Formats: sequence, structure tokens, C-alpha cells
Amino acid sequence: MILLGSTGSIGVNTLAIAKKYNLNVEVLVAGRNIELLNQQIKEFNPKKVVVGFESDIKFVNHTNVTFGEEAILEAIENSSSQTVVNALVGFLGLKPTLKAIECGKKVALANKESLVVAGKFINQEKLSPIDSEHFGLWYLLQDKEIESMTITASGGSFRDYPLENLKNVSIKEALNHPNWKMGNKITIDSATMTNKIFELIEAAWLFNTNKIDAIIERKSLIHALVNFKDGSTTAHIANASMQLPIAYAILGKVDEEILKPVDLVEVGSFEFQKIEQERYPLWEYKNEILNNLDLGVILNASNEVAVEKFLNGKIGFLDISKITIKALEKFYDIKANSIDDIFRIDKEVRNYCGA
Ligand SMILES: NC(=O)C1=CN([C@@H]2O[C@H](COP(=O)(O)OP(=O)(O)OC[C@H]3O[C@@H](n4cnc5c(N)ncnc54)[C@H](OP(=O)(O)O)[C@@H]3O)[C@@H](O)[C@H]2O)C=CC1
Ligand SMILES: CC(=O)[C@@H](O)[C@H](O)COP(=O)(O)O
Ligand SMILES: [Mn+2]
Repeated sequence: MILLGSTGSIGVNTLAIAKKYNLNVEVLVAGRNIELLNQQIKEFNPKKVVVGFESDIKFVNHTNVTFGEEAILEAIENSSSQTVVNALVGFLGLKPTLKAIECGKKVALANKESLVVAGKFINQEKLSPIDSEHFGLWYLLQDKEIESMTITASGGSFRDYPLENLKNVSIKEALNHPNWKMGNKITIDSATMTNKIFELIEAAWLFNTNKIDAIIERKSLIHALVNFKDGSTTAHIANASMQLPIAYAILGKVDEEILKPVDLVEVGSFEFQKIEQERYPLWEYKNEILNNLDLGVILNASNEVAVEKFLNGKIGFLDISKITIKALEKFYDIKANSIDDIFRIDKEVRNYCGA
């Protein structure tokens, strides 16, 4: 396989699956965590390595190392592996997704931003999502009339904070997710509920529906629910680990134990809550976004700018949603007619948000 983002949370879990199934890792792509990358090179012996920055090449223990976005695309094109696991974070992941598809490779897609910004232009024939909720929906779907689908949200780092405290929360607090250990960007997206809006967009493209909603399930053990026309609802329950969705996205079918089953007696109870606009202001725009998926590129670009500013200590937590909402209102009538439009609009929105 070609693994993009090997040193991240999904990357590390992907390598655990590669090890379990003795899968060949032909290419490793990482950003700046060269120490971990060197450990991965030693263990998985890839033919080719790509890093984010030229200045890091000299620290990488490998004879075939290149750097930067173009090098990632070249590595995809020139490798013989037929599977690309895209675990890059953000808009950076889009071109590699498009390149992998163009090369006819199978794409195991964790980089949800690819679908959020450009779902309309992505051929899904050889694409399998890694996101836990979408894996859950896929697992539940059967050949029956469906009424609607539901995905769950944990509520994020501030689900129990008094609303008046949200203005002054720290970066450290924001990065303290209640249930999942993930990269910084998605952890902030979870706290603002932007991650769940992304996932609704992702589901809309993957399952060709706008009958999709989300509720809070505080333990992140139920990942998705399907509501059938006959009045029954089925739920996907699994422990909070990405190794199960990753294994399915790569292998297609899994019969061995990947996770310990959930012990329902030990769990005792599940608690569900409505997603409130007071705590998650972006939620007010959910229907508008679902009815106009072209807004995905606006939301993503403004959110990337805002999250970066927050993580650099330049703005407060509540400013993230203010920036994304302002961008949505400014660009509400945008239309993307081609993939080139996506790159143009992304740039325009970033400029507007002061990138
Ligand atoms: N984590 C999770 O459980 C889930 C994640 N996802 C999605 O999966 C994607 C990855 O998330 P996650 O693993 O949490 O993110 P992380 O931040 O943990 O990992 C991101 C990876 O991308 C690499 N990277 C960053 N910038 C560059 C660059 N310029 N060039 C090359 N590599 C780069 C990082 O390298 P380095 O660290 O070396 O700098 C790292 O390997 C996101 O789109 C996220 O939304 C979806 C569902 C669940
Ligand atoms: C593991 C996974 O799929 C994440 O997208 C997770 O769902 C994020 O947690 P939230 O439910 O808090 O957004
Ligand atoms: Mn998810």
C-alpha cells in the first residue's frame, strides 16, 4: 500500500493493521515527525518515502526520500501498489485522492475533507471511507427501504462546560477529546461540531441522500443508526478504535477479531442528546448546507484558517464558528462547476478569512 499520513493517528492505526495482516507498505508519506517516521521505515521497509519539507530529508534514514505535494502525487503515480490509504489532514489531501483515482487505485479514505470540498467531482467506484460513522452506516445497510440515517457525535471536549466559560477555554482543554485520541485538527472540529457537519456532507455524497442527521451519544460506542421504513432502527456498536473501519476499507471483508466486542452489561446504559445550537452555533446552518453541498468548500477553507489561528493562540475558541459562519453567509450562493472551481473558491475563501 501507499500510506499518506503514516505518522498521524489514522496512519499509526493503519500500520497496526498492515502488521497484523502482513501487508506490503511500498510508500510512506509523513509531515514533520521524522523520529516516528524513522521507526516506521525500520519496521516496514518501504521502497519510497516522502516528507513535508526539504530541510527534513537529511534526517530520514532512507535512500529514496523526496518532499512536498508534487512528490506525493509522483509517488502515487509511480508505485505499483493498488491501494492508497489517504490519512492526510485537510485540503492537502484532495489532490492525492484525485491522483489515486486517476491512476485507477483503490482509495481507503480517512481524509474526509476530500469529500467535503469536492464530493461532486470524486468518482467513488474504488473508494472506501474510513470514518467510523460511515463505516457503521455501510455495515448496517441492507437491501431494504430506508427512511433515514443517523450518525452519532460525542459532543466534543466542551460538551459539559457551562456556555459562559467557552469564551476563555484553552487550547489544551480543546484538545482533550472525551473518547477518541485523534489529530489536533479533527479534535477541534469535534469540539465545534464542524466534524459532524463534515460527516453529514460526507454521508450525503457516499450514500446519495440528504435524509441524514446526527445526535449525541456520549460514549462513542454507537457510531451509526439506520432507520428503516418498517419502523425499525438498527445500530452499529463497536469499541472506539479506528482499526475496524481501517481494516474493512483496506481488506473489504474481515472475519478475524479486530476489536474486543462491547460488553453491554459493563457499559450499563447509553445516553442520547440533541445537538443544541447554543453550544454548537454552526448547527443552525446544517439544513442549508445539506441542501447545498457546494458550501462544503466554503466551510472547509474557512474552518482550516480558523482552526489554525486558534491553535496558534491568535483567536479564541468561539471565534472559530464565528469565522466559518461569516464565510458561509458571504459565499452562500457560490456554485462549483468544475474541480478547478474548487481550488479557486478554496483560495478565495482563505483570503477572505485572513489566511
Ligand atoms: N484520527 C481519527 O480517529 C480520525 C481521523 N479522520 C480523518 O483522517 C484524517 C487524518 O486525521 P488524523 O490521523 O487524526 O490527523 P493527524 O494530524 O494525526 O495526522 C495527519 C498526518 O498528515 C501528515 N501531514 C501533515 N501535513 C503534511 C504535509 N505537508 N506533508 C505530508 N504529510 C503531512 C502528518 O505528519 P506529521 O505528524 O509527521 O507532521 C500526519 O502523518 C483527517 O482528515 C481526519 O478528519 C477521520 C475519522 C477518524
Ligand atoms: C473516530 C471518528 O470517526 C471521528 O470522526 C469521531 O467521530 C470524532 O468524534 P466526534 O463524534 O466528537 O466528532
Ligand atoms: Mn467520524
